[in-house]
Amino acid sequence: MSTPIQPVIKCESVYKIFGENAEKVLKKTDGEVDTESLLEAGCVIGVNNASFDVHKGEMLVIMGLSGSGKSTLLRCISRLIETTAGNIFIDGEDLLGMNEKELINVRRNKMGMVFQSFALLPHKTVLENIALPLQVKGISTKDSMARAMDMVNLVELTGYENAFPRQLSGGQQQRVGIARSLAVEPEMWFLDEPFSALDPLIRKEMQDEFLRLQSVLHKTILFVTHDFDEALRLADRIAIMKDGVIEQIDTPANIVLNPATEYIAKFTRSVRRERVLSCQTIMEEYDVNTDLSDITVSKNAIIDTVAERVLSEQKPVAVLNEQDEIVGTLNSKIIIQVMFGETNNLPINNNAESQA
Ligand SMILES: Nc1ncnc2c1ncn2[C@@H]1O[C@H](COP(=O)(O)OP(=O)(O)OP(=O)(O)O)[C@@H](O)[C@H]1O
Repeated sequence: MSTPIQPVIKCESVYKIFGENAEKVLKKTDGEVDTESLLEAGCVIGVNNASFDVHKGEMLVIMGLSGSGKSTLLRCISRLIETTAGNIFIDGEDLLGMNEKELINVRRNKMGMVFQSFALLPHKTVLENIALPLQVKGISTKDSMARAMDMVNLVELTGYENAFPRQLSGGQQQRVGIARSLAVEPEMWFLDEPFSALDPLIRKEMQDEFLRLQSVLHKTILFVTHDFDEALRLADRIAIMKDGVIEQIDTPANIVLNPATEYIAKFTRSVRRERVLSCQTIMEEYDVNTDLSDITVSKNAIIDTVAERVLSEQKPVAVLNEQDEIVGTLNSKIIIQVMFGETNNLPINNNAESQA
């Protein structure tokens, strides 16, 4: 029997309730949090019974409207605030049981953080800002500056290393924030609305840049956003929060195809499915006797990028995996159904995305 892979982050029934009597009130309710009685006791719910795992190299996007508890959950996991109840494990270690020294160690060596506000020091240059966390770790000025320069190149800010934050655009400042958080080579990367202060075009550019970096770095990521489109673009899985509760946690495709609640369905209704679903989610089983077209598509390709090609073919198109083996087929009827039809008529491979 193979041993199960240990998650990098594990949350078990995490609660964060603000207010003086939080712990007492929570104990009384036996975990079944009732908003009204909490409010009566002068408490506010931040996070209500959150349980999930995040695996190595995975990007979990925490999405929800303002006040839904996203930042509070992220702060619990980085222990910037103390949880009221529950367990959090980082690489199998009990985060909530760590003393101050252990905590500083974990934060400095394992966690990188990026905030919406950029949080750069105005009197330090780009290079000095990026080198700072390395110097805090005790790395020499020479080595930290050399490493900072590598980071400048990584986020494509070469030539701006001696500029001051005020001389940079918002997007460039956030690149510095990203470079600084990556300088210490964190295993986990926590980003709280990193692109929210940027205008839409720059924001899209930064999302692309972020995906490029992740394709190289394979960090374990928690990314907070209130923007559902951003979540769909970036996430391996999305956790959608409402009033402190994770209403659904799943792949973008499964959320779009099978919203768990009416609240989530409201987000998914206007989503163009062909921009979210990949070929493997909707492909049909391959029958060796099928007369296939000469063109092929990759199982991970988004429908939108292959629709025209598949629609122009009379015969079914083979869907290939990374080894160029046929794993299914697509035909124009399915593509038309994705684009214009009802979701419940699709041959959906619900687990295809998570197995990828
Ligand atoms: N320090 C605090 N004291 C009391 N209540 C708080 C505190 N911090 C957050 N809250 C409350 O907890 C709930 C969740 O807040 P949180 O900031 O986590 O939401 P969010 O989803 O990140 O929102 P936003 O997108 O606006 O940042 C809200 O009702 C908020 O008012």
